[in-house]
Amino acid sequence: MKEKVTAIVLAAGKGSRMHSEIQKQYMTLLDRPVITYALEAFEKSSVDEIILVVAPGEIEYAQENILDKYDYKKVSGIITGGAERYDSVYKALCSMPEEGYVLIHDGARAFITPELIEFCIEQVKKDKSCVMGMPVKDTIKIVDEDCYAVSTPPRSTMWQIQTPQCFVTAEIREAYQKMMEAGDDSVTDDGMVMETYGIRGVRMIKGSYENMKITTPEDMLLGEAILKGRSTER
Ligand SMILES: Nc1ccn([C@@H]2O[C@H](COP(=O)(O)OP(=O)(O)OP(=O)(O)O)[C@@H](O)[C@H]2O)c(=O)n1
Ligand SMILES: C[C@](O)(CO)[C@H](O)COP(=O)(O)O
Repeated sequence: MKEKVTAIVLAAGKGSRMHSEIQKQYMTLLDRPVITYALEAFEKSSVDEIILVVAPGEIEYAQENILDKYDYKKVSGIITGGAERYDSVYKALCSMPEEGYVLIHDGARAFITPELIEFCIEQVKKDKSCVMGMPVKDTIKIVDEDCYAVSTPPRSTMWQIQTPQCFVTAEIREAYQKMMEAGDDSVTDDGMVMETYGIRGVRMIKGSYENMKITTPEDMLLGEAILKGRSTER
């Protein structure tokens, strides 16, 4: 029997580093809202369902301006998130049946492609716990509070982390529950929850340097360039 694959698409952040009037997920990138790019990629992939997570008070806005306008057949639920990214993920995990696999994706990573999502699905079925990322290109330094370099870890051991982050639903939900019970507020990605509270190691899978997170204003310009490059490739 085919095991169900659900995508959680996160759009409940404040986007404070964007310094924009409307949250970055609803800003227009080329000709449509940022969040529609990730939703469209998942819609075109073989995931069975998509759960969209928006900020409290924004369900109606997202329903009218995103879901009703763009007709995503796979979006089976829209829920509100929490104060931190991990709260939003935990709420989404608790809202869905504990079956199959889950792909957790930042809605702000607008440049994910259906092909990369298929790769995630293949890999999670094999490895049961995998996180997309890319080897770092720059030298990374550990820095102290006075901005002095403390050490320079070997670059060959470091990857920058992206999403989707992909797991057996029951396993990541249990790991998240343990983290919540421990009151741990230090985690910055789902892989870290699995590494610290879960039952498996996390396998890294290669994404793409284009799969960046729209975070600050210049990312919108980079994003436009990525999208324009894609449309001329066709
Ligand atoms: N409480 C939160 C915080 C973040 N996110 C989502 O997690 C993803 C990654 O977060 P980030 O890009 O850092 O978004 P923000 O938290 O919105 O940005 P900032 O830190 O600049 O406020 C985004 O798609 C964001 O909407 C979420 O669903 N719930
Ligand atoms: C999950 C993530 O996108 C991996 O790079 C990142 O950690 C999210 O960062 P945030 O600042 O917590 O949204």
